[in-house]
Amino acid sequence: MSADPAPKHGLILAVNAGSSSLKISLFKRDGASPESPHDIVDLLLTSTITNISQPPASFSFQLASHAEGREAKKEPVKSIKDHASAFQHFLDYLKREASIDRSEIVHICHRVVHGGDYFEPVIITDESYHYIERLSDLAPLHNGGALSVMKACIQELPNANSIAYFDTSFHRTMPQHISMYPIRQDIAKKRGLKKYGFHGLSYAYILRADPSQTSLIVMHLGSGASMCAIKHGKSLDTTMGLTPVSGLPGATRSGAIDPSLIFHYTNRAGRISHDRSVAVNVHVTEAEEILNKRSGWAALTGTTDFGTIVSEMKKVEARRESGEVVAEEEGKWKIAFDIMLDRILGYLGAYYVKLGGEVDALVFAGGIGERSIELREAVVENAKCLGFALDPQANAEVDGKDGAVVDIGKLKDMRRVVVCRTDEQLEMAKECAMSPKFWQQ
Ligand SMILES: Nc1ncnc2c1ncn2[C@@H]1O[C@H](COP(=O)(O)OP(=O)(O)O)[C@@H](O)[C@H]1O
Ligand SMILES: CC(=O)OP(=O)(O)O
Ligand SMILES: [Mg+2]
Repeated sequence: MSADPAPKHGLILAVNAGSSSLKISLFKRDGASPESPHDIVDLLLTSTITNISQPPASFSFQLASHAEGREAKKEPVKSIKDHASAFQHFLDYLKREASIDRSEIVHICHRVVHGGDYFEPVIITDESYHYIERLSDLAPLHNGGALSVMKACIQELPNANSIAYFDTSFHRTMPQHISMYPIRQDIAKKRGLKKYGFHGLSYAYILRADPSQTSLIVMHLGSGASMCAIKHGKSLDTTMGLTPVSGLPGATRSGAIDPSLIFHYTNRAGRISHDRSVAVNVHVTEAEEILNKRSGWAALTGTTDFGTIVSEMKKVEARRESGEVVAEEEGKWKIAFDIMLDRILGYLGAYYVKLGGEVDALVFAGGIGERSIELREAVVENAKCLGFALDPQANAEVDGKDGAVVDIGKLKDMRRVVVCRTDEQLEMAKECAMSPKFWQQ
C-alpha cells in the first residue's frame, strides 16, 4: 500500500474491532484548523455492530447531521458472523444509503489491540501486517478481527492507506518493575513475556478530554474491562497484562485467577482448541479458550450484557424485600455484580496507594462505566474512605448531559468523579489528522 502523504483535506475512516463489536466512524479532516486537536476533524457518520460473538449481531448506522440526541436505530443482521462480514455489511450499507464518495477516503485507522514492540502508528505493509498477525495469539479475541478488516480495506478501498494504532502504545511508560513478571528473564525477553496493557487509545482519549487533570484512576468497563493508574499524564500501571484476559473479569473473560486453576479445571489445558469461533487463524489452547470465551459474567449468569445483570439483580432484590422467598440460583445476578465490584475496588485501592493519593479524578468510561448508574454508585460509595463521594442526581442524569466529560461527584472538599464518553475512533482520527507525515502541508 502507498504511504504517500494525502492532500490537506480528505476523509478518515476509523475502525475499532473490539472483542464482540465493530465501531466505525467517518471523519473529514478540516485542513483549515490543524492547530487544535479538538476541531481538526468533523464527524460525518458512525456505525456500530454489536453482539458479533453472540448472534444475531445488531447493526446501527447514523449520519452525524441526523444524530441530534437521537439513539441510532438498531437492526439484527443474520449474515454478520465475524468482523469481516460486519465490515462488509457496513460497506454495502454505505454504498446504498449514503451519498459518500468512497474514493475520498484517504486514510483508514485501525485499532489494533496488541502491538507488541510497535509503539508508533504504522502503515500497513506486508511486513507490518505479518508482525501484527504473529501477535494474534496474544490477543485471541482481537488482532485477527482487525486484520480481517484490513484485508477487506485493501480489496475494497485500494486507494486508501491502512494505518494501525495500538492499544498497547499508551502503556510503554510503565516502569520495568511494574511491567515485568517475576519469571526467568532470559525466557521472558526471548518470548516477549511482560505486561503490555490494553485500552490505550481509550486512556489517551480520556486524558486529552480534560487536560487540566493528569493524575487519574480510570476504569474502562466494557465487554473487556480494565483500569489504569495515570501519573502526570503517563500510564503507571494497568490491570490487563501480557494478554487482555488478565485483571478485571469481562463479558466472557475470567480476569486474574490463580494460574494453576486452569490445570485443575481441565486436563486438556495445553491442547489446541478446535473452536474456530475464538478468532481467525489463531492457535489458542483449550486453556485460553476457556479463560477468554467461556468465563466472565456470561459464565456466571448466561448473559454478556451487564445492563441485564443489573436489572435482574434489582428485580430479585425487590422481590426479596417484599418478603418473597427467592431461589438460591437467582442470587447469580448479584454475585456477578459483586465480583465485578470487588475486583474494581481491589485495583482502586492499590492504584490509590501507588499514586501516593495524588488523584485528580476517578473516571468511569466504556459501555458499562458510561451507562451503569448502579455500578458507579456502588464503586464510589465503597471508595468514600479515599475522599470520593457521589452526587446522586448528577450520577442519575449522565445520559441527558452533553459533552465528553460529565462530573458526577460531590465537588465541595471531595475529589472529582467523572464519566468520560470515550471514543477510540475519534482518538485515532485526531492522531492521524495531526500527523504531518500523513498529509501534504
Ligand atoms: N445500561 C447499561 N448498564 C450496564 N451495562 C451496560 C448498559 N448498556 C450497555 N452495557 C454494557 O456495555 C457493554 C458494551 O460496552 P463497550 O465498551 O461498548 O464494549 P466493547 O468492549 O465491545 O467495546 C455491553 O456488553 C453491556 O454489557
Ligand atoms: C482490549 C479489550 O479488551 O478490548 P475490548 O474491550 O474492545 O474488547
Ligand atoms: Mg471496546
